[in-house]
This record gives sequence, structure tokens and C-alpha cells, in this order.
Amino acid sequence: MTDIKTIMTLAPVIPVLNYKSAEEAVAVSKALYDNGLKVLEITLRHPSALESISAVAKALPDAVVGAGTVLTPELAKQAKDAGAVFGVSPGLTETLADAVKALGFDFLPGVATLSEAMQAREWGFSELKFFPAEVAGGVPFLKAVGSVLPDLTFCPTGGVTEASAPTYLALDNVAVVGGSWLTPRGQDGKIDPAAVGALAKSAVAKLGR
Ligand SMILES: O=C(O)C(=O)C[C@H](O)[C@H](O)COP(=O)(O)O
Repeated sequence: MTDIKTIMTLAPVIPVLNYKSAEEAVAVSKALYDNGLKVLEITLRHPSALESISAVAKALPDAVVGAGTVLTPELAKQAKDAGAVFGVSPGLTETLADAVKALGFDFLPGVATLSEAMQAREWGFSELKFFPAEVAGGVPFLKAVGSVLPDLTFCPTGGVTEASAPTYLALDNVAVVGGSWLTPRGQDGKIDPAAVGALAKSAVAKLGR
């Protein structure tokens, strides 16, 4: 089992992936993986999401496949059973915190305020997603948090782009950023794996690791 702290060091960006089928998930994930992005967060926002997680975990055994939008204990269990090695949530409740700990499911809970960060810390989480990063205070917020809670490490997500990522990654309390910018859908509603590969390559070249 790889812990969240380690997972956050494996790539400069964790792509947030809103797939619509397992077939799409495998083709697009392969383009990300082949171009250097090994950590993949597949959101549980589509009926096919669990199937996508299983299919990608099987097709790319060396990728680190996680589940996003893990809102409830039930979803955490289903994601883990499907093969996700970590989970991400946009926020955190006590019920969810207890459940992921009981499951032994590595977890990156979302916070957007100081009080939420302090609460998550009390519950034992020191690696946190800062969401929605751009609207909740961005880089200045994280700098302020770093001065009072220096033991917390963040993955800012929400409105982050390749252009804004370096400013986040330059902070001492940011290990990685998250974002959906790597997998845009075209006018036809499809994600073009070749275009994704180029975006992944550019992100790795620009953001490092
Ligand atoms: O699904 C979740 O668990 C979320 O918390 C939301 C995602 O992380 C954001 O949708 C990504 O933000 P963008 O890069 O601005 O698209």
C-alpha cells in the first residue's frame, strides 16, 4: 500500500478525470501514463466510474489509480473494492473520516478553510486537497495556512491550470496540484487521447518530476 504522502510525490499533477465509459477511461489514461503522469484520479461522477477504475487499474498495473468525488462511506468502500488505491473528496465529514480510516483507504480529503483544515488535522489527516483552490483564496490562502499550520501539505485543485500550477508548486506546503485541464472534451463530446498526451507531456516538461 502506497500512502498519500508518497503518492503526492510521484507526479507534479494529479489529473482529475471525468470519464464517461471504461473504454474512454483506458484510452485516455494510457495517454496520460505514457507521457509521464502516473497518478490518476477517476471521479465517481458517472455510472461507469467504478468500472473505469477497475479497467484502468488492470490495463495500467503500474499506474496509481485513485477515486475522486468520494462523498460517502459507501462510495469509499465501492471505490476500494473496484481497485482504487486512494480516494479524494471535495470536503470531509466525521462519518467519512471514520469510514476511510476503518477501511484502511488512503485518503486525501478536501478543505477550504482554516477551521476545516484544523478539523481534518484533528482527525489524523495531514495531507489535504485544497478545494476549490482558485475561489477559496488560492496561493495567498496557502501561504497564510503555512504560517500557522506548517505540518499540513496540500494538493490545490479547482481552477488550477498549467499556467498557475508553478506558483502553487513553489510553496513549501504544496506537494502536487490537481486539475481537469489535461482532458478537455472536444465539440463532439469526446476526449482526444493524442491531445491529452501532448498536454501531459507539456505539463511534465514545465512542472517537473
Ligand atoms: O470531484 C471532486 O472530488 C472534486 O473535488 C472536483 C474536482 O477536483 C474539480 O472538478 C477539478 O477542478 P477543475 O480542474 O477546475 O475542473
